[in-house]
Amino acid sequence: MATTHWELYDAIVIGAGIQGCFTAYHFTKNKRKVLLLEQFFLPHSRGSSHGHSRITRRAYPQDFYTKMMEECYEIWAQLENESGTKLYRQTGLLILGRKEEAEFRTTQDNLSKHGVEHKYFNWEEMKRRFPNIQLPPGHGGIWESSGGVLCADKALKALQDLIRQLGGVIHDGEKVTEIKPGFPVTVTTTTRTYQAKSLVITAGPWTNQLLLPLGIQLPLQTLRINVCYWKEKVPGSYGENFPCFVVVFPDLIPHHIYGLPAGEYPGLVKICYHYGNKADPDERDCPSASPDVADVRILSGFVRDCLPGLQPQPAIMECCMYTNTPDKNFILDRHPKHANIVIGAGFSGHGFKLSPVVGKVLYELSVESTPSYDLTPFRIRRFKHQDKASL
Ligand SMILES: Cc1cc2nc3c(=O)[nH]c(=O)nc-3n(C[C@H](O)[C@H](O)[C@H](O)COP(=O)(O)OP(=O)(O)OC[C@H]3O[C@@H](n4cnc5c(N)ncnc54)[C@H](O)[C@@H]3O)c2cc1C
Ligand SMILES: O=C(O)[C@@H]1CCCC=N1
Repeated sequence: MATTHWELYDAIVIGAGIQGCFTAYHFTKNKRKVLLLEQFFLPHSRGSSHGHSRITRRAYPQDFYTKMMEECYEIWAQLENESGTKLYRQTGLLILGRKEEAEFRTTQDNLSKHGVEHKYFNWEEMKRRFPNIQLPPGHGGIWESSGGVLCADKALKALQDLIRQLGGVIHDGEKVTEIKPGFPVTVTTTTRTYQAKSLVITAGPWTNQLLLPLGIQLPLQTLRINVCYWKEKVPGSYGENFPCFVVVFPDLIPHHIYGLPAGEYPGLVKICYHYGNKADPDERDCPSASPDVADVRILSGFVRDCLPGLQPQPAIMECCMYTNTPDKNFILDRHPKHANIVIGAGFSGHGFKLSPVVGKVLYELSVESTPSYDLTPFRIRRFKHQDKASL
Protein backbone atom coordinates (compact mmCIF):
# COMPACT_ATOMS: atom_id res chain seq x y z
CA MET A 1 0.00 0.00 0.00
CA ALA A 2 1.23 3.53 -0.85
CA THR A 3 2.37 5.55 2.22
CA THR A 4 1.40 9.22 2.48
CA HIS A 5 4.02 11.96 2.30
CA TRP A 6 2.71 15.02 4.18
CA GLU A 7 4.48 17.88 2.50
CA LEU A 8 2.42 20.36 0.50
CA TYR A 9 4.30 21.04 -2.75
CA ASP A 10 3.61 24.12 -4.84
CA ALA A 11 3.46 21.74 -7.79
CA ILE A 12 3.82 18.13 -8.77
CA VAL A 13 5.03 17.56 -12.33
CA ILE A 14 4.33 14.15 -13.89
CA GLY A 15 6.96 13.03 -16.41
CA ALA A 16 10.69 13.79 -16.52
CA GLY A 17 11.02 14.14 -20.29
CA ILE A 18 12.35 17.46 -21.57
CA GLN A 19 9.02 19.28 -21.04
CA GLY A 20 8.56 18.11 -17.44
CA CYS A 21 12.21 18.83 -16.64
CA PHE A 22 12.05 22.38 -18.00
CA THR A 23 8.75 22.95 -16.14
CA ALA A 24 10.28 21.78 -12.85
CA TYR A 25 13.37 23.92 -13.59
CA HIS A 26 11.20 27.08 -13.88
CA PHE A 27 9.46 26.22 -10.59
CA THR A 28 12.80 25.90 -8.78
CA LYS A 29 14.18 29.08 -10.42
CA ASN A 30 11.14 30.89 -9.00
CA LYS A 31 11.77 29.42 -5.54
CA ARG A 32 8.70 27.18 -5.55
CA LYS A 33 8.61 23.70 -4.03
CA VAL A 34 8.33 21.17 -6.83
CA LEU A 35 8.20 17.38 -7.03
CA LEU A 36 8.99 15.77 -10.41
CA LEU A 37 7.69 12.21 -10.73
CA GLU A 38 8.96 9.77 -13.36
CA GLN A 39 7.65 6.23 -13.88
CA PHE A 40 10.99 4.82 -15.12
CA PHE A 41 14.44 4.95 -13.55
CA LEU A 42 16.43 7.81 -15.11
CA PRO A 43 17.84 7.98 -17.70
CA HIS A 44 15.51 5.91 -19.88
CA SER A 45 14.76 5.55 -23.58
CA ARG A 46 11.04 4.73 -23.62
CA GLY A 47 9.52 8.17 -24.31
CA SER A 48 10.36 11.01 -26.71
CA SER A 49 13.28 12.89 -25.16
CA HIS A 50 16.16 10.39 -25.14
CA GLY A 51 19.07 10.12 -27.57
CA HIS A 52 22.07 12.27 -28.30
CA SER A 53 20.73 14.98 -30.58
CA ARG A 54 17.85 17.21 -31.69
CA ILE A 55 17.61 19.95 -34.32
CA THR A 56 17.13 23.55 -33.22
CA ARG A 57 16.05 26.32 -35.59
CA ARG A 58 14.07 29.50 -35.93
CA ALA A 59 12.86 28.53 -39.41
CA TYR A 60 9.16 27.74 -39.01
CA PRO A 61 6.17 28.60 -41.18
CA GLN A 62 4.19 29.58 -38.03
CA ASP A 63 5.40 32.88 -36.65
CA PHE A 64 4.41 32.02 -33.05
CA TYR A 65 7.13 29.34 -32.98
CA THR A 66 9.74 31.67 -34.50
CA LYS A 67 8.88 34.26 -31.82
CA MET A 68 9.16 31.70 -28.99
CA MET A 69 12.52 30.50 -30.34
CA GLU A 70 14.08 33.91 -29.56
CA GLU A 71 13.71 33.29 -25.83
CA CYS A 72 14.46 29.56 -26.22
CA TYR A 73 17.94 30.37 -27.57
CA GLU A 74 18.51 32.61 -24.51
CA ILE A 75 17.38 29.97 -22.02
CA TRP A 76 19.40 27.23 -23.73
CA ALA A 77 22.48 29.49 -23.35
CA GLN A 78 21.59 30.19 -19.71
CA LEU A 79 21.33 26.43 -19.09
CA GLU A 80 24.76 25.93 -20.69
CA ASN A 81 26.22 28.56 -18.34
CA GLU A 82 24.52 27.30 -15.20
CA SER A 83 25.43 23.67 -15.83
CA GLY A 84 28.87 24.26 -17.36
CA THR A 85 27.84 21.91 -20.19
CA LYS A 86 27.93 22.60 -23.92
CA LEU A 87 24.44 21.80 -25.20
CA TYR A 88 24.25 23.57 -28.59
CA ARG A 89 26.45 23.20 -31.67
CA GLN A 90 25.82 25.79 -34.39
CA THR A 91 25.91 23.90 -37.69
CA GLY A 92 23.51 26.02 -39.72
CA LEU A 93 20.31 24.57 -41.13
CA LEU A 94 18.89 24.13 -44.62
CA ILE A 95 15.19 23.95 -45.46
CA LEU A 96 15.12 22.15 -48.81
CA GLY A 97 12.20 22.66 -51.18
CA ARG A 98 10.68 24.72 -53.97
CA LYS A 99 10.04 28.46 -53.81
CA GLU A 100 6.60 27.91 -55.37
CA GLU A 101 5.53 25.66 -52.47
CA ALA A 102 3.46 27.35 -49.71
CA GLU A 103 5.25 26.03 -46.59
CA PHE A 104 8.69 26.79 -48.03
CA ARG A 105 7.70 30.33 -49.02
CA THR A 106 5.93 31.04 -45.70
CA THR A 107 9.00 29.91 -43.79
CA GLN A 108 11.19 32.28 -45.79
CA ASP A 109 8.71 35.17 -45.34
CA ASN A 110 8.51 34.47 -41.63
CA LEU A 111 12.30 34.58 -41.22
CA SER A 112 12.37 37.92 -43.07
CA LYS A 113 9.51 39.30 -40.96
CA HIS A 114 11.35 38.46 -37.74
CA GLY A 115 14.73 39.70 -38.92
CA VAL A 116 16.34 36.25 -38.68
CA GLU A 117 19.54 36.02 -40.72
CA HIS A 118 18.96 33.70 -43.69
CA LYS A 119 19.65 33.31 -47.41
CA TYR A 120 17.99 31.58 -50.33
CA PHE A 121 20.19 29.38 -52.54
CA ASN A 122 18.81 28.31 -55.92
CA TRP A 123 19.58 24.92 -57.49
CA GLU A 124 22.94 26.03 -59.00
CA GLU A 125 24.10 27.75 -55.78
CA MET A 126 23.11 24.70 -53.72
CA LYS A 127 25.14 22.46 -56.06
CA ARG A 128 28.20 24.71 -55.69
CA ARG A 129 27.99 25.17 -51.91
CA PHE A 130 26.79 21.67 -50.96
CA PRO A 131 28.16 19.30 -53.63
CA ASN A 132 27.18 16.26 -51.55
CA ILE A 133 23.48 17.24 -51.72
CA GLN A 134 21.80 16.52 -55.07
CA LEU A 135 18.44 18.31 -55.35
CA PRO A 136 15.71 17.58 -57.89
CA PRO A 137 15.55 20.27 -60.64
CA GLY A 138 13.76 23.45 -59.56
CA HIS A 139 14.52 22.93 -55.87
CA GLY A 140 16.65 25.14 -53.62
CA GLY A 141 17.49 25.78 -49.98
CA ILE A 142 16.83 28.37 -47.27
CA TRP A 143 19.96 28.72 -45.16
CA GLU A 144 19.47 29.69 -41.48
CA SER A 145 22.84 30.16 -39.85
CA SER A 146 21.53 29.90 -36.25
CA GLY A 147 20.20 26.37 -36.81
CA GLY A 148 22.09 23.58 -35.12
CA VAL A 149 22.18 20.57 -32.85
CA LEU A 150 21.04 20.35 -29.22
CA CYS A 151 22.57 17.61 -27.06
CA ALA A 152 19.40 15.94 -25.79
CA ASP A 153 20.70 13.48 -23.18
CA LYS A 154 23.10 16.06 -21.78
CA ALA A 155 20.31 18.63 -21.54
CA LEU A 156 18.12 16.25 -19.53
CA LYS A 157 20.98 15.46 -17.15
CA ALA A 158 21.90 19.16 -16.77
CA LEU A 159 18.29 20.08 -15.95
CA GLN A 160 17.81 17.23 -13.49
CA ASP A 161 21.06 18.16 -11.67
CA LEU A 162 20.03 21.83 -11.49
CA ILE A 163 16.50 21.05 -10.29
CA ARG A 164 18.01 19.08 -7.38
CA GLN A 165 20.64 21.75 -6.65
CA LEU A 166 17.93 24.41 -6.51
CA GLY A 167 15.89 22.41 -3.98
CA GLY A 168 13.50 20.54 -6.29
CA VAL A 169 12.76 16.87 -5.63
CA ILE A 170 12.87 14.18 -8.33
CA HIS A 171 11.48 10.71 -7.67
CA ASP A 172 12.13 8.27 -10.50
CA GLY A 173 10.88 4.68 -10.68
CA GLU A 174 7.49 5.93 -9.37
CA LYS A 175 4.54 5.59 -11.72
CA VAL A 176 1.54 7.83 -11.02
CA THR A 177 -1.48 5.56 -10.62
CA GLU A 178 -4.14 7.93 -9.33
CA ILE A 179 -4.92 11.65 -9.38
CA LYS A 180 -7.58 13.12 -7.08
CA PRO A 181 -8.45 16.61 -8.34
CA GLY A 182 -9.17 19.36 -5.82
CA PHE A 183 -7.24 21.81 -3.72
CA PRO A 184 -4.81 20.42 -2.83
CA VAL A 185 -4.54 17.89 -5.65
CA THR A 186 -3.61 14.40 -4.44
CA VAL A 187 -1.31 12.17 -6.48
CA THR A 188 -0.66 8.52 -5.73
CA THR A 189 2.24 6.59 -7.23
CA THR A 190 3.28 2.96 -7.03
CA THR A 191 4.93 3.79 -3.66
CA ARG A 192 3.51 6.97 -2.07
CA THR A 193 0.79 9.61 -1.97
CA TYR A 194 1.62 13.33 -2.33
CA GLN A 195 -0.28 16.63 -2.28
CA ALA A 196 0.29 19.89 -4.11
CA LYS A 197 -1.36 23.20 -4.90
CA SER A 198 -1.17 22.41 -8.61
CA LEU A 199 -0.36 19.56 -10.97
CA VAL A 200 1.37 19.64 -14.35
CA ILE A 201 0.93 16.63 -16.65
CA THR A 202 3.79 16.30 -19.14
CA ALA A 203 3.49 12.57 -19.73
CA GLY A 204 4.30 12.44 -23.47
CA PRO A 205 2.63 9.47 -25.19
CA TRP A 206 1.07 8.36 -21.87
CA THR A 207 -0.93 11.61 -21.46
CA ASN A 208 -4.36 10.19 -22.36
CA GLN A 209 -3.88 7.29 -19.89
CA LEU A 210 -3.60 9.84 -17.09
CA LEU A 211 -6.42 12.03 -18.41
CA LEU A 212 -9.02 9.24 -18.80
CA PRO A 213 -9.97 9.13 -15.10
CA LEU A 214 -9.97 12.96 -15.14
CA GLY A 215 -12.80 12.91 -17.67
CA ILE A 216 -11.08 14.05 -20.86
CA GLN A 217 -9.36 12.49 -23.85
CA LEU A 218 -7.31 14.61 -26.23
CA PRO A 219 -7.08 13.80 -29.96
CA LEU A 220 -3.51 12.50 -29.68
CA GLN A 221 -1.94 9.97 -32.00
CA THR A 222 1.05 8.07 -30.60
CA LEU A 223 3.56 7.00 -33.25
CA ARG A 224 6.62 4.81 -33.15
CA ILE A 225 9.41 6.51 -35.09
CA ASN A 226 12.36 4.68 -36.67
CA VAL A 227 15.50 6.67 -35.92
CA CYS A 228 17.83 5.75 -38.81
CA TYR A 229 21.58 6.28 -39.17
CA TRP A 230 23.23 6.18 -42.63
CA LYS A 231 26.91 5.41 -43.31
CA GLU A 232 29.18 7.85 -45.19
CA LYS A 233 30.88 6.28 -48.23
CA VAL A 234 33.87 8.58 -47.60
CA PRO A 235 34.45 9.15 -43.84
CA GLY A 236 34.09 12.83 -42.89
CA SER A 237 32.07 13.92 -45.93
CA TYR A 238 28.84 14.63 -43.98
CA GLY A 239 30.42 15.52 -40.60
CA GLU A 240 32.04 18.69 -39.17
CA ASN A 241 31.03 21.06 -42.00
CA PHE A 242 27.67 19.60 -42.89
CA PRO A 243 24.45 21.35 -41.72
CA CYS A 244 21.18 20.07 -40.28
CA PHE A 245 18.44 19.92 -42.90
CA VAL A 246 14.66 19.62 -43.24
CA VAL A 247 13.21 18.37 -46.52
CA VAL A 248 9.87 19.89 -47.56
CA PHE A 249 8.94 18.13 -50.83
CA PRO A 250 5.12 17.80 -50.47
CA ASP A 251 4.66 16.89 -54.16
CA LEU A 252 7.13 14.01 -53.88
CA ILE A 253 7.21 12.92 -50.20
CA PRO A 254 4.11 13.17 -47.94
CA HIS A 255 5.92 14.08 -44.68
CA HIS A 256 9.14 15.92 -43.90
CA ILE A 257 12.52 14.21 -43.81
CA TYR A 258 15.18 15.66 -41.51
CA GLY A 259 18.84 15.05 -40.91
CA LEU A 260 21.73 15.95 -38.64
CA PRO A 261 25.45 15.81 -39.47
CA ALA A 262 27.50 12.74 -38.55
CA GLY A 263 28.95 12.87 -35.04
CA GLU A 264 26.70 10.98 -32.68
CA TYR A 265 27.99 7.66 -34.05
CA PRO A 266 31.26 8.02 -36.01
CA GLY A 267 30.64 8.17 -39.75
CA LEU A 268 26.85 7.86 -39.45
CA VAL A 269 24.35 10.57 -40.39
CA LYS A 270 20.98 10.60 -38.57
CA ILE A 271 18.13 10.93 -41.09
CA CYS A 272 14.50 10.32 -40.08
CA TYR A 273 11.02 10.47 -41.52
CA HIS A 274 8.63 12.81 -39.72
CA TYR A 275 5.97 10.11 -39.44
CA GLY A 276 5.74 6.52 -38.21
CA ASN A 277 3.54 3.61 -37.18
CA LYS A 278 0.70 3.99 -34.68
CA ALA A 279 1.79 2.37 -31.42
CA ASP A 280 0.89 2.13 -27.76
CA PRO A 281 3.97 3.40 -25.86
CA ASP A 282 3.84 0.36 -23.56
CA GLU A 283 4.00 -2.00 -26.57
CA ARG A 284 6.50 -0.08 -28.67
CA ASP A 285 9.05 -2.91 -28.82
CA CYS A 286 6.78 -5.95 -28.67
CA PRO A 287 7.51 -8.41 -31.49
CA SER A 288 3.75 -8.47 -32.21
CA ALA A 289 3.84 -4.76 -33.11
CA SER A 290 5.65 -5.70 -36.41
CA PRO A 291 5.78 -2.18 -37.81
CA ASP A 292 5.79 -1.76 -41.56
CA VAL A 293 8.84 -0.05 -42.98
CA ALA A 294 7.29 2.22 -45.62
CA ASP A 295 9.10 5.10 -43.88
CA VAL A 296 12.48 3.40 -44.27
CA ARG A 297 11.77 2.76 -47.97
CA ILE A 298 10.98 6.47 -48.45
CA LEU A 299 14.17 7.44 -46.61
CA SER A 300 16.26 4.99 -48.66
CA GLY A 301 14.92 6.49 -51.90
CA PHE A 302 15.69 10.01 -50.69
CA VAL A 303 19.22 9.08 -49.59
CA ARG A 304 19.92 7.28 -52.89
CA ASP A 305 18.67 10.23 -54.98
CA CYS A 306 19.72 13.26 -52.92
CA LEU A 307 22.64 12.24 -50.68
CA PRO A 308 24.78 10.14 -53.03
CA GLY A 309 27.71 10.01 -50.59
CA LEU A 310 25.74 7.85 -48.14
CA GLN A 311 24.96 4.13 -48.26
CA PRO A 312 21.23 3.93 -49.10
CA GLN A 313 20.36 1.41 -46.35
CA PRO A 314 20.36 2.35 -42.66
CA ALA A 315 23.31 1.06 -40.64
CA ILE A 316 21.53 1.49 -37.28
CA MET A 317 17.83 1.82 -36.41
CA GLU A 318 16.64 2.97 -33.01
CA CYS A 319 13.21 3.92 -31.70
CA CYS A 320 11.43 6.96 -30.31
CA MET A 321 7.81 8.10 -29.81
CA TYR A 322 5.89 11.04 -31.25
CA THR A 323 2.61 12.29 -29.75
CA ASN A 324 0.83 14.13 -32.55
CA THR A 325 -2.12 16.52 -32.47
CA PRO A 326 -4.32 16.87 -35.59
CA ASP A 327 -2.77 20.27 -36.46
CA LYS A 328 0.73 19.35 -35.12
CA ASN A 329 0.63 22.32 -32.72
CA PHE A 330 1.25 21.74 -29.02
CA ILE A 331 -1.32 21.59 -26.22
CA LEU A 332 -0.48 24.05 -23.43
CA ASP A 333 -3.57 24.61 -21.33
CA ARG A 334 -5.46 24.02 -18.11
CA HIS A 335 -7.77 21.03 -17.64
CA PRO A 336 -11.25 22.33 -18.70
CA LYS A 337 -12.80 21.43 -15.30
CA HIS A 338 -9.87 21.50 -12.86
CA ALA A 339 -8.05 24.83 -13.15
CA ASN A 340 -5.07 23.76 -11.02
CA ILE A 341 -4.27 20.85 -13.38
CA VAL A 342 -2.16 22.01 -16.32
CA ILE A 343 -1.44 19.92 -19.42
CA GLY A 344 1.59 20.09 -21.75
CA ALA A 345 1.20 17.51 -24.53
CA GLY A 346 1.07 16.80 -28.26
CA PHE A 347 4.56 18.02 -29.09
CA SER A 348 4.19 16.32 -32.50
CA GLY A 349 7.86 15.51 -33.05
CA HIS A 350 9.17 19.08 -32.84
CA GLY A 351 9.00 20.09 -29.17
CA PHE A 352 12.57 19.68 -27.94
CA LYS A 353 13.99 23.03 -29.12
CA LEU A 354 10.93 24.87 -27.74
CA SER A 355 10.98 23.20 -24.29
CA PRO A 356 12.56 26.19 -22.43
CA VAL A 357 9.50 28.34 -23.26
CA VAL A 358 7.05 25.43 -22.94
CA GLY A 359 8.30 24.90 -19.37
CA LYS A 360 8.01 28.62 -18.63
CA VAL A 361 4.44 28.81 -19.91
CA LEU A 362 3.35 25.66 -18.03
CA TYR A 363 4.84 27.18 -14.87
CA GLU A 364 2.98 30.46 -15.49
CA LEU A 365 -0.34 28.64 -16.06
CA SER A 366 0.18 26.70 -12.80
CA VAL A 367 0.87 29.74 -10.64
CA GLU A 368 -1.87 31.72 -12.38
CA SER A 369 0.39 34.45 -13.66
CA THR A 370 -0.31 35.90 -17.09
CA PRO A 371 1.35 33.70 -19.74
CA SER A 372 4.24 35.40 -21.54
CA TYR A 373 2.89 34.25 -24.93
CA ASP A 374 -0.49 34.19 -26.66
CA LEU A 375 -1.66 30.62 -26.06
CA THR A 376 -4.55 30.67 -28.57
CA PRO A 377 -2.87 28.16 -30.97
CA PHE A 378 -2.30 25.76 -28.06
CA ARG A 379 -5.75 25.72 -26.42
CA ILE A 380 -7.64 22.44 -25.91
CA ARG A 381 -10.90 23.98 -27.11
CA ARG A 382 -9.62 24.15 -30.70
CA PHE A 383 -10.44 20.41 -30.83
CA LYS A 384 -14.02 20.67 -29.68
CA HIS A 385 -15.37 19.39 -33.01
CA GLN A 386 -12.74 16.66 -33.37
CA ASP A 387 -13.94 13.02 -33.55
CA LYS A 388 -11.38 11.51 -31.18
CA ALA A 389 -11.71 14.25 -28.57
CA SER A 390 -13.80 13.92 -25.43
CA LEU A 391 -13.31 17.22 -23.68
C1 LIG B 1 13.05 10.52 -33.32
C2 LIG B 1 12.68 11.88 -32.79
C3 LIG B 1 13.33 12.99 -33.30
C4 LIG B 1 12.99 14.26 -32.87
N1 LIG B 1 13.66 15.32 -33.37
C5 LIG B 1 13.40 16.55 -32.90
C6 LIG B 1 14.18 17.64 -33.33
O1 LIG B 1 15.08 17.47 -34.13
N2 LIG B 1 13.91 18.86 -32.80
C7 LIG B 1 12.91 19.06 -31.88
O2 LIG B 1 12.74 20.20 -31.45
N3 LIG B 1 12.17 18.02 -31.44
C8 LIG B 1 12.39 16.79 -31.92
N4 LIG B 1 11.67 15.72 -31.48
C9 LIG B 1 10.55 15.95 -30.57
C10 LIG B 1 10.94 16.06 -29.11
O3 LIG B 1 11.97 15.17 -28.80
C11 LIG B 1 9.68 15.82 -28.26
O4 LIG B 1 8.70 16.78 -28.66
C12 LIG B 1 9.93 15.95 -26.78
O5 LIG B 1 10.99 15.13 -26.39
C13 LIG B 1 8.66 15.59 -26.00
O6 LIG B 1 8.98 15.59 -24.64
P1 LIG B 1 7.94 15.20 -23.51
O7 LIG B 1 8.58 15.59 -22.22
O8 LIG B 1 6.61 15.77 -23.86
O9 LIG B 1 7.73 13.62 -23.62
P2 LIG B 1 8.58 12.39 -23.05
O10 LIG B 1 10.02 12.58 -23.30
O11 LIG B 1 7.96 11.16 -23.57
O12 LIG B 1 8.37 12.48 -21.48
C14 LIG B 1 7.21 12.05 -20.84
C15 LIG B 1 7.63 11.38 -19.56
O13 LIG B 1 6.49 11.11 -18.75
C16 LIG B 1 6.72 9.91 -18.08
N5 LIG B 1 5.44 9.38 -17.61
C17 LIG B 1 4.38 9.04 -18.39
N6 LIG B 1 3.37 8.56 -17.63
C18 LIG B 1 3.80 8.60 -16.35
C19 LIG B 1 3.21 8.21 -15.11
N7 LIG B 1 1.98 7.67 -15.02
N8 LIG B 1 3.93 8.39 -13.97
C20 LIG B 1 5.18 8.94 -14.02
N9 LIG B 1 5.79 9.28 -15.17
C21 LIG B 1 5.11 9.13 -16.33
C22 LIG B 1 7.37 9.04 -19.15
O14 LIG B 1 8.00 7.92 -18.65
C23 LIG B 1 8.31 10.03 -19.81
O15 LIG B 1 9.59 10.03 -19.23
C24 LIG B 1 11.98 14.43 -31.89
C25 LIG B 1 11.33 13.31 -31.35
C26 LIG B 1 11.69 12.04 -31.80
C27 LIG B 1 10.97 10.86 -31.22
O1 LIG C 1 11.82 19.87 -34.99
C1 LIG C 1 12.69 19.71 -35.86
O2 LIG C 1 13.43 20.61 -36.21
C2 LIG C 1 12.80 18.37 -36.53
C3 LIG C 1 12.91 18.52 -37.98
C4 LIG C 1 11.62 18.71 -38.68
C5 LIG C 1 10.66 17.68 -38.28
C6 LIG C 1 10.67 17.38 -36.90
N1 LIG C 1 11.69 17.57 -36.13
